[in-house]
Amino acid sequence: MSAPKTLYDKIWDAHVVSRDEDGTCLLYIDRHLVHEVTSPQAFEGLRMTGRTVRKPENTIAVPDHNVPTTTDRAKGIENEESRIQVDALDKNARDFGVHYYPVSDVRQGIVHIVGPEQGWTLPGMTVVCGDSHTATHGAFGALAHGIGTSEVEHVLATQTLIQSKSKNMKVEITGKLRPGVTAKDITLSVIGATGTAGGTGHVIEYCGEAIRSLSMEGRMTVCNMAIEGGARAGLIAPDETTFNYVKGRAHAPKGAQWEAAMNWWKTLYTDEDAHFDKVVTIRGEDIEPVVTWGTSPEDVLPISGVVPAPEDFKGGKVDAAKRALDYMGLKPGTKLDDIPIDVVFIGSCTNGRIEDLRAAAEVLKGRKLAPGVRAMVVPGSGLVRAQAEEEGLDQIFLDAGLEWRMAGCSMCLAMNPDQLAPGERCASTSNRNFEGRQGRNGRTHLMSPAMAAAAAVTGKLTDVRKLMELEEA
Ligand SMILES: CC(C)[C@H](C(=O)O)[C@@H](O)C(=O)O
Ligand code: SF4
Repeated sequence: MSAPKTLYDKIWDAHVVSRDEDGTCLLYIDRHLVHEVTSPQAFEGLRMTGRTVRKPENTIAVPDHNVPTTTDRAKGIENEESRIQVDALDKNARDFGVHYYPVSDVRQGIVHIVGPEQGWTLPGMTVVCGDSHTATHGAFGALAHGIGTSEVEHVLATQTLIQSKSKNMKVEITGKLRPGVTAKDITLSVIGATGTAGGTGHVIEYCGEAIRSLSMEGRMTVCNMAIEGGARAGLIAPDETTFNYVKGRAHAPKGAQWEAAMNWWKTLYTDEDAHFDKVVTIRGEDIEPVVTWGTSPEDVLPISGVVPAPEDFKGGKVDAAKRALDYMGLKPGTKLDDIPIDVVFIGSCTNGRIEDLRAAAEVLKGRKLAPGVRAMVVPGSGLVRAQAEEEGLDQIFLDAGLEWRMAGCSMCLAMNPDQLAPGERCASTSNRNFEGRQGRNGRTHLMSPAMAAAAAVTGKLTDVRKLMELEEA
């Protein structure tokens, strides 16, 4: 009998084309997702050397980072650098004949939302993109990670990637989640426990009852932030939830091909006794709705807590905490739910899917945006937007006083017109709270869509369980 394997081992082994003596491998890549920021030089490299895209049928391009999210965006992009990148993607996608969803196409959206939505992302695949949050696709039991622009060129030209294998890490979330606790709270709490370097050198497999109970969308939220925990990628073994999500999607296999695919997908789990180099276990019942207070995703605490003091930390982290508190304009000991906010952003590849918008709408229904707060809801794709409108969610947001936008990365990062003004403080459903991430000198607090919606109503960081009178608040 062969040695027991982890899910990561199985996907890896199935994609090795060749192996060097030092263990470096050439991996076959099933899907290559491309956006406007990290691809122009890669396509240019092909053009200059007279090469073509090896598998245009497995290459999917969509503009997302730089596109405006106002309804008049067809008028064009004002920022020159952004316009050049989006125009380059348009030309490259057409010249090289890859699948392409321009802003005029209802299927356009954030690349990590479009891939799964269109059935490009499937269990057991290798999926790469010149973007760190490619980890999102690991929710399907696909080995998915970000690559640099020179690697984008390599994958375009050869459909392969030179890689060294990472170690195996298991993150188990046992039991059930309490009311008001979501996938975002899981993934932030894991980073709070392990730190942003906790996963360095590893591929994380998330497992346990609380993970199994999540929808595909929740699983994508969890895997999306694997990279913020330092991991190369995050994975969740596929199961009925996965197969039901995938079935019938535009580019999912059909008929006999579906049957063949299912036979392989059903083998995609970690064998009993397989070895993990690192194991972290968290009780689902212990997870609370959380918010970040600092400038790193690991600066996270339950909403019932207070802003920490630098002395609460050890070693080099003392200075980091001082700087973070200074940047965030926060005093130690302040109750987290006393922190007022100026802006609310609901969207991004972490939380821009339909279930996220439903969760926010549930909180906002019949309520109003707090005076003086501006808030926007940005669906992750045109199809998410259409679905939300069919369900009347847009009307709930508009009635409450929030803006209802077109699909894109938007205020997740300051590469398009949706930005914080200096000093503004934002309750955000995105994944990074670095200095200036949402605009120069802007301040970001990361949280779930329900928590961001609660903050929109009260004008301060808020325990959604109290607002919604959920038990255990
Ligand atoms: C612009 C892009 C390269 C970047 C990434 O790799 O993640 C962005 O998507 C982000 O979230 O910071
Ligand atoms: S939504 Fe944010 S995290 Fe996701 S790809 Fe866009 S910029 Fe990166």
